[in-house]
Amino acid sequence: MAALKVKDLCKTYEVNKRQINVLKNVSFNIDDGEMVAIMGPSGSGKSTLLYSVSGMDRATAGSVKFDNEEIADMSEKNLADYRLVKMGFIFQQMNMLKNLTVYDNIILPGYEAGGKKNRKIVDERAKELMRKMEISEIADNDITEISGGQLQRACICRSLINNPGILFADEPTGALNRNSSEEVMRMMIKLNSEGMTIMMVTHDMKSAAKCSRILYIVDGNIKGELELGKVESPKGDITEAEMKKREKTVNNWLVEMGW
Ligand SMILES: Nc1ncnc2c1ncn2[C@@H]1O[C@H](COP(=O)(O)OP(=O)(O)OP(=O)(O)O)[C@@H](O)[C@H]1O
Repeated sequence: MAALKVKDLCKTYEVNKRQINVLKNVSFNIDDGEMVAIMGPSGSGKSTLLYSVSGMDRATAGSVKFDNEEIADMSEKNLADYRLVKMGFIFQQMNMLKNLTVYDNIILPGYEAGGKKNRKIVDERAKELMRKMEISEIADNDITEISGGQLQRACICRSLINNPGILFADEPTGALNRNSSEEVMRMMIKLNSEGMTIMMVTHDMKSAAKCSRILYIVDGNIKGELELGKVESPKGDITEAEMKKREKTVNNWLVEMGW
């Protein structure tokens, strides 16, 4: 079943009284449990698409339905409440609060959404997520005292604290070194194997090769898509042989796309 249905999405910016059409009637679906990468040249509209689809920014025209609810029609307040509990976000620049511990950063959106009554549930969920993301031992660290990979895994925990139905990620490995990127992608595969739906913008071919499908955007339109099939791996690991095969397929396709 399609978790996300995007139809004829347009986004126009006005700069110096000039209209710039960044998204031009983009349509696609993402099914429940898919992990979809958005790739394309710089400036092609990838981040704009992610922000318009997730309601972080308003589209100019078109429809975005998540679980059959139209996001475009929601008021600002309803959309903000909806996003807080239904959607998780992770970014390249990790925006954690510097004066709080890792744990406190993770629970914050949970407390915000659940009020005082549900704090015990939020605490339990935070602990479970930290175990899953393999960062339990750094719960009490200040966020300046952990590695980039650990910080991004903490951001994943925070994004999932309200048990959202979809995770949006804007270049989640963009600021990380190779090892930390691998760590973060292993966690994404783990989550996706458990059923989390993920839409992720990436420039990284290796990260995209771990997704179930890739959409390639050029100049505000989807130029092509590649179905790779899901990596089913509860621990998030993937054999070297399978990875090589997937990367070769992606590489050949990207050349075709003009990457
Ligand atoms: N707030 C804005 N106002 C005006 N133009 C914008 C705005 N945000 C983005 N753009 C323009 O929209 C186009 C697409 O930008 P976007 O960031 O979506 O591209 P991208 O594919 O994510 O690029 P990159 O890979 O470099 O991050 C660019 O030409 C950009 O300059």
